[in-house]
Amino acid sequence: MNILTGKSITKKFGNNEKNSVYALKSIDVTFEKGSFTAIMGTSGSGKSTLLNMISGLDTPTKGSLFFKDINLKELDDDELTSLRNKYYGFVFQFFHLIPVMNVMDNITLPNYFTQEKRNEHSLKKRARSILNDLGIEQLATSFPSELSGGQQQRVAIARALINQPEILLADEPTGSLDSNTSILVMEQLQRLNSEHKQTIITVTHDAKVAAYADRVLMMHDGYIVEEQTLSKLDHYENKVMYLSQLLNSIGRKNK
Ligand SMILES: Nc1ncnc2c1ncn2[C@@H]1O[C@H](COP(=O)(O)OP(=O)(O)OP(=O)(O)O)[C@@H](O)[C@H]1O
Repeated sequence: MNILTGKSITKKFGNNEKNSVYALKSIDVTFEKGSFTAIMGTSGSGKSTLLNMISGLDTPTKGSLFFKDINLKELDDDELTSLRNKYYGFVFQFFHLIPVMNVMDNITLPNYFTQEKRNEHSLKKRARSILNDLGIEQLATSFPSELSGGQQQRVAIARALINQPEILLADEPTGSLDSNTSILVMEQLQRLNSEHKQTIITVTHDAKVAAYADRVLMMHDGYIVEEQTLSKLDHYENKVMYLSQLLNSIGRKNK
């Protein structure tokens, strides 16, 4: 079942013909429920723009996006906000935790913005269970400044999961982490996908990160130029090598 469908999505920035940029050029794309997709590509290829369209943070100039059978174009701003709060969880490169709140309060905060609020007891129980899943249950009363980058990102993932989102969107989730910590974070995302069937879409320029996904969309100049299923390659190292070569060849071909 497709959880997201994009039909002929075009995004043009700028109004006059001289200065306008087509960040997305009539893209057709689908995401299946329970899938783990990485969007890769050269710099400026349209990865973040595509993510913004998917999440309804920005609207396409042409084309339509469907969350299940809901056409995002038909929603007003309030309806879009409540759809995002209910069905989407977001993880960013910089964790955006609130420094004056401890981990438990950071994680439970998004619940106060949804229509389906949990009571205090059930909310904390869910938060503890997510922290446990992510291996950071001992950090519940710590403050962000007391945590390493990898721990902060795991807290940010926990926060993104508190409302049981149907889709977890991650924009360069390991962009500010060292390579060992990146691996730890990606392993957690992979586990969420395999054990909890969490649908995940991540943007990355890093083959080592994308290799954790089971499908990769390669973008260049506003197009999806390749789509690859990775599960047929068995070893992680083979996936990394394959994706690095693919990214390089796209960069070279289009110079
Ligand atoms: N708000 C904006 N106004 C004008 N142009 C924009 C805007 N946002 C993106 N662009 C342009 O659209 C194109 C795609 O940008 P986008 O940020 O989606 O690429 P990206 O693949 O995420 O790049 P990077 O990997 O460097 O973050 C680029 O040419 C960019 O300059």
